[in-house]
Amino acid sequence: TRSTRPQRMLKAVQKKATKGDPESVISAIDYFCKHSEWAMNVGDEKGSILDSVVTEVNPSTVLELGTYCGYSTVRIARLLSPGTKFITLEFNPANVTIARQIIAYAGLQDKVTVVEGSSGDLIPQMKERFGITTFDFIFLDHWKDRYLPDIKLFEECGLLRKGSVLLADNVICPGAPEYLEYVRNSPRYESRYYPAHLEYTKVEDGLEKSVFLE
Ligand SMILES: C[C@H](C[C@H]1O[C@@H](n2cnc3c(N)ncnc32)[C@H](O)[C@@H]1O)NC(=O)c1cc(-c2ccc(F)cc2)cc(O)c1O
Ligand SMILES: [Mg+2]
Repeated sequence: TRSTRPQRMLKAVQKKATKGDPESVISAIDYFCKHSEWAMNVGDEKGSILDSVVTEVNPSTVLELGTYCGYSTVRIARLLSPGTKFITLEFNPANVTIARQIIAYAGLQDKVTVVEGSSGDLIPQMKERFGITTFDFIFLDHWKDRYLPDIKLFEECGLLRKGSVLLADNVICPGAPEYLEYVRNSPRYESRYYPAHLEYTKVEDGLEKSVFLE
């Protein structure tokens, strides 16, 4: 049967990238998406903004929602200090399988735990299962209509501390209007928009960075 796009992306990484070299894995995926098949990775333009925010925060605990194939997982993991706790959640098992292989090819398998499941089920388990008290940095890149319910879940579960940084992808395209309205109008967050484009296109998109103030 025909291969899937994530499988073809993994093949491109194995063919083009150097094992153990995260930069070459990132470049191989971006090349694949620009010259072979578009895929919903955060991409190079928004990826550079992601890099700068991760570097600025220098987090000790990180959560990513929506691993997909692990492109942003590799981007984040390559910047983390030793001993940082990094968890990424993905509910499609086929994507989990590809992501784990791409992360391992980059040599970053010891920096991050890929957990299969849905954010709604897993977020309340973060403390008991992973010994996390609060997250310093959260990257939201899963179903766009889950951004708002999940940020409320973070608050309810006490997973945010003063200064926790949330960075959300795709707030324009496909869009997360209810989430934007919430973080921009809530007195509990200081929010800022980073304009960019939908990965590998000229379509307008951007990232929203929200700092928890409570
Ligand atoms: C949602 C996907 C990313 C992954 O997230 C996992 N997922 C979901 N909900 C949950 C959960 N609740 N818990 C854990 N994992 C979860 C899923 O299985 C996907 O693998 N991302 C997108 O759909 C996405 C789409 C576009 C896009 C833009 C313009 C177009 F014309 C078409 C598509 C761009 C992007 O930049 C995206 O990020
Ligand atoms: Mg995205």
